[in-house]
Amino acid sequence: MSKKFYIATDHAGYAVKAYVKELVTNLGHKIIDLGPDSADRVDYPDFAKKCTEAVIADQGSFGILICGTGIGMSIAANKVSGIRAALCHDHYTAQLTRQHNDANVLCFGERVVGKGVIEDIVEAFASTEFEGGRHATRIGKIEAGCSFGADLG
Ligand SMILES: O=C(CO)[C@H](O)[C@H](O)[C@H](O)COP(=O)(O)O
Repeated sequence: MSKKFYIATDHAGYAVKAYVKELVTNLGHKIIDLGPDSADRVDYPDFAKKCTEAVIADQGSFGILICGTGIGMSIAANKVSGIRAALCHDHYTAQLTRQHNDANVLCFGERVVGKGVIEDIVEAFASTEFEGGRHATRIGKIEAGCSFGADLG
């Protein structure tokens, strides 16, 4: 099934963006580039916001966020209600975050993973479906607000 992806980076993820867009397109999916348009230094929260807002507004779509490590992007993206952003390092984490976490945003670091691993990550994320069941219960708890510690008095 063809899926829709929104992609954004900061300057530290810019160089690999064209490669990722090509990968997603070759897998038969649609990808929309939300910037930036150059490798000039930018702040990753601005582009995490752009991408996550697009994903929330477009039900069933996915996001791809790339910065130097993927960490800044994932922290920023997970501040947005309804976003489950996963920082992935390999095929296994990308596959499992779709199966178990129903992640709707994929994050990784251009300074951390090479093109071969990126191909693996993108393919696994794009082709894996959420398993539901016990995992849906857990996602429900996340969406309800985990409030860890709130019951401890
Ligand atoms: O947020 C990050 C660190 O987890 C990202 O890797 C950023 O891309 C990085 O901080 C950018 O660093 P720079 O020194 O401004 O290039």
